[in-house]
Amino acid sequence: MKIIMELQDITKQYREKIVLENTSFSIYANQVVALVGKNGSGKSTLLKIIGGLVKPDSGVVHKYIQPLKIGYVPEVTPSHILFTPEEYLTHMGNIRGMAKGQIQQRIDNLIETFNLQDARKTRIEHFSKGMKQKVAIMQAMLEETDLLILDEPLSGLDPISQSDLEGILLILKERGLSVVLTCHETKLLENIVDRVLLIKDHQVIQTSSLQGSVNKGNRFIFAIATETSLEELLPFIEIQQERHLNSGVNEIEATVNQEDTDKILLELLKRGASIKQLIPIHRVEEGFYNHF
Ligand SMILES: Nc1ncnc2c1ncn2[C@@H]1O[C@H](COP(=O)(O)OP(=O)(O)OP(=O)(O)O)[C@@H](O)[C@H]1O
Repeated sequence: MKIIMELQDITKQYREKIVLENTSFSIYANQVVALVGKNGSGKSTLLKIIGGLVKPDSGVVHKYIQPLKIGYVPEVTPSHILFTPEEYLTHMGNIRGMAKGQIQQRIDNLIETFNLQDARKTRIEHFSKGMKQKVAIMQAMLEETDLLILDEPLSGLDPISQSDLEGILLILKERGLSVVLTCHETKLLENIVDRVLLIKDHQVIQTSSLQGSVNKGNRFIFAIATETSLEELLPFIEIQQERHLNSGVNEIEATVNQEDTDKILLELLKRGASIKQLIPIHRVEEGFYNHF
């Protein structure tokens, strides 16, 4: 799986209030990631750090695509816009310095994808909340986008608009986009979310995939630094995912029985690996739904 962004040892605080403390995780191409956590846990702050709108106090954000084109949609969408979507998006394209032909082509594409053909000539101020949300996302995607960041995209939408938007996000994902979003209406996103990241106690905790299979054992991420090939190093466990990070660390995701983890760690040490971190991947039921 292709990694597009790695956040390493991120810390962020506002005055004395610590929001994120020394936390690390990665974002992969073509995945929809849901960021969950209690109110005030730091979801919006983390989205802004991913989007480059807020700088962490310490830690590094590595981008693995250059340039990584990011579209950011804030939680509050402007509502009293006197323009039609076409006029509004044209202005936005001009402000960004896009070429005229490119703007028109992109607007036509977006209006079709977001199914707003019938509202093309209607002023945005007369739109429903769901339609305004669509315009906000279209605005963020006016230029080619690799990673779309959405802060509470379903918030305040009626069930029909929510499932409409969910369908559009699924289409965007099928076209290769990566999405990171926050949401409270978690059940609604079951169809599209690949991975859930939970913010708890200033840390980002990885949980297993929503659509993934039920695990026999417990899944762990072993973060190790080693010169030896991983197959050679770990012939005795089945590696589900393997990631090579800029920091020189290899992350291995594997399902192992809890009681075997000490044995595996010992074997790794014996084979000369330096273990940087062992991260349990919480099951969906524990890590996701129970936090609401
Ligand atoms: N610009 C800021 N200045 C000071 N404190 C801030 C700022 N932005 C956020 N905070 C504080 O940081 C903490 C995390 O805020 P954040 O908005 O990231 O949380 P959240 O998980 O998105 O919350 P919610 O679910 O309520 O939207 C909160 O205590 C918030 O009050």
